[in-house]
Amino acid sequence: MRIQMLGTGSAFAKAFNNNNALITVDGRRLLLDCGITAPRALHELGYSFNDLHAVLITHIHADHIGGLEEFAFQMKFVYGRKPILYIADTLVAPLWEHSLKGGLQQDEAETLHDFFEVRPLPAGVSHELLPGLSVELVPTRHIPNKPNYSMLFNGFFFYSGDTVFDADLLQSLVSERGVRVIFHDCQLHSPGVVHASLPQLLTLPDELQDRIYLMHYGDDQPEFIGRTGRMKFISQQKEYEVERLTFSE
Ligand SMILES: O=c1ccn([C@@H]2O[C@@H]3COP(=O)(O)O[C@H]3[C@H]2O)c(=O)[nH]1
Ligand SMILES: [Zn+2]
Ligand SMILES: [Zn+2]
Repeated sequence: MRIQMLGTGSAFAKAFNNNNALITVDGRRLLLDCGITAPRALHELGYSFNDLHAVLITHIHADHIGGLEEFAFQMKFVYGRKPILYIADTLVAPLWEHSLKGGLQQDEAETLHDFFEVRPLPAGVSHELLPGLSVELVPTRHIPNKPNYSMLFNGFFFYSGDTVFDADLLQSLVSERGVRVIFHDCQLHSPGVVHASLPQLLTLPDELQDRIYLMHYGDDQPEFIGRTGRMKFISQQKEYEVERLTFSE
């Protein structure tokens, strides 16, 4: 499994694109979140929306779904096919009613299903997204009363979908679920109200920090290079072989 971040920036970052990723398995590409900057970021890497097998969504903040209107319109009017949208079952209605309907709907009968092959995913069970890639949605805390999901891929790779610091969850993922690689959102400055902050992540034991790669950071990230304990920053646009990340580099 290879992962290439389209961006590693926080919602307000300007030096980095939104924290969205391309996961590639056997030549098939899954887009993981599609924020405001995703259409341009894909283009800069030489991809079009038509090169994607599916998109998977963590939650409905704009840095994670703000590019879906263009994705839907391009697939309908430029490429003439419906893309697969994997999304938590609890987010299907909010995504349409609260985010996409205003731009996409052109007659009253149109719904999300007219633009996407919607695959609602219950949390807590494994789903095959493409051959060789499975996911379990893990509900994580981000904004009170707004559903949000982190992703456990192939049983060993945990990708946070914007979450507050939760040391107990990270510990149980490693000791009970056998997680070997963790990509975690990281707010560089305290307090981490809706994200994990770097000072909080630095309290984790070495055996956890060794597995953690930091993403979703602010524009002052260069000032923090060398100040992340045993954790490492993930770079945007660089492609990583996930199985080879643990305890290497
Ligand atoms: O209660 C709140 C809600 C939101 N925010 C900011 O808005 C951003 C929305 O995208 P994000 O989830 O990547 O990051 C969030 C924060 O930067 C906040 O500081 N406190
Ligand atoms: Zn975000
Ligand atoms: Zn968010």
